[in-house]
Amino acid sequence: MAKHSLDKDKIKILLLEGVHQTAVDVLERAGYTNIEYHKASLPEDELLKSIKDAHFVGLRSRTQLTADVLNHAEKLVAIGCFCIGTNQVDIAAAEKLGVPVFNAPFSNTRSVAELVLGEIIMLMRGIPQRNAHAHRGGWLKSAAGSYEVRGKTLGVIGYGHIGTQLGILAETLGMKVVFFDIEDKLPLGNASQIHSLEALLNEADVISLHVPETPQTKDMFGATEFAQMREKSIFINASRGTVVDIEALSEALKSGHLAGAAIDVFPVEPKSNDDEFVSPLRGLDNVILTPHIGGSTAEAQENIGIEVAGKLAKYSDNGSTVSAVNFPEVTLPQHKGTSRLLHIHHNRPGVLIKINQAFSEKGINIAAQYLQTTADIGYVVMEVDSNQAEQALGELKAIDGTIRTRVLF
Ligand SMILES: NC(=O)C1=CN([C@@H]2O[C@H](COP(=O)(O)OP(=O)(O)OC[C@H]3O[C@@H](n4cnc5c(N)ncnc54)[C@H](O)[C@@H]3O)[C@@H](O)[C@H]2O)C=CC1
Ligand SMILES: O=C(O)CCC(=O)C(=O)O
Repeated sequence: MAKHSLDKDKIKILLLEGVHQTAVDVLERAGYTNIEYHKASLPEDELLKSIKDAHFVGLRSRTQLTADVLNHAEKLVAIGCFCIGTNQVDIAAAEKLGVPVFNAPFSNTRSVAELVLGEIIMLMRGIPQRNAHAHRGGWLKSAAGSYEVRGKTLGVIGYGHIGTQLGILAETLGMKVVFFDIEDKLPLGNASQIHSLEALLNEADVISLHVPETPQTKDMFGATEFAQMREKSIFINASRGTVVDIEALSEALKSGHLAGAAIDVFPVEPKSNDDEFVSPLRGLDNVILTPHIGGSTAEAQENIGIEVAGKLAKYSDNGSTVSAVNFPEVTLPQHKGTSRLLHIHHNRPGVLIKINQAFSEKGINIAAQYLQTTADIGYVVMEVDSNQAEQALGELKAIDGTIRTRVLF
């Protein structure tokens, strides 16, 4: 088991939002026993208290790690998002602090695609309003506004991991799949890319959004886009709430322009299951409302727990940053018989030269060296004889431009 400059039982891991037990198991198996586990997200004052002395933090989509919160996290080494989206973390601020952010880029992909597929069928049959009627003692037995999905056109916006899975599944039901993406994408199955959003909206019977939250996707869907959708078409959003102008969606549904919708994500979501859900979509029978559970299946959560906890343990034990979303990616072999020094610095010319000069002047032999950079930071990993590790660490700390350093014995 890897030995650290800090004993493993002193390394505090803060896990929030009920991440799956597999995460705890993976971390404990790796020797990390100082785990503070919370079933829900924490109110900001409690978060600030708990994160102050945490070395690692794991969260899902509810916890907001703003620059301010990160600045309180004096000992933070890495962040694990136990989900796909990383928009809840100020990843640029984390990078500047030398803190890598990891996620699970595809462990819940299938769960979201399956949910959306089911919703397409339900909405095409007008089931949500029939279900609501029956609950109120009504009986809406009628074929009006009820259609098979076979032969209908699905328009996917954001043809990434989820969008492509959904496209393949929809084709197995006989749907025609068209997609819009800012990148040129390889169409899977018989899908085809349409380069104009307006043309896609004019053509599709069902529109499903699968874009990330970025400055570009904020409010990308409003009154203009809803008006461009076909009369009596269906709208689904299981991406991020900020992508859609929810008032404009509500209007498009109330006017009857849209036949129905399924919405899993909202501009403002309740912080806990005890808080009230407030939305202009409440009370609309033809809308399926789900509480951000696109990725909430046993299979997905179990896999995410293993994947993200594994990445945190690996970064802690060996410095590997593979698949970090905001950090230079370094794949590292196991180090045997040497100590490994990790040095994160501002990406300015000459830092590596200064390190090598300092080591050479002090007679510290470098057995191996790895360097990767992004525009803002550089990440150097070096191996030295264990009897020179403390001295080498001191030299590294004194290098101008250093953000943080760590040693693994
Ligand atoms: N409801 C839920 O529980 C879940 C929601 N999500 C959300 O779904 C999003 C998509 O997930 P993945 O498919 O895994 O992401 P991905 O990164 O594989 O795919 C996103 C696609 O959107 C495209 N894109 C980006 N900006 C665009 C724009 N302005 N217009 C059109 N296309 C654009 C990208 O080029 C990419 O092809 C995540 O970022 C996350 O926010 C993910 C998992 C669960
Ligand atoms: O399961 C969660 O908490 C969030 C899922 C999600 O939205 C994501 O993976 O991006």
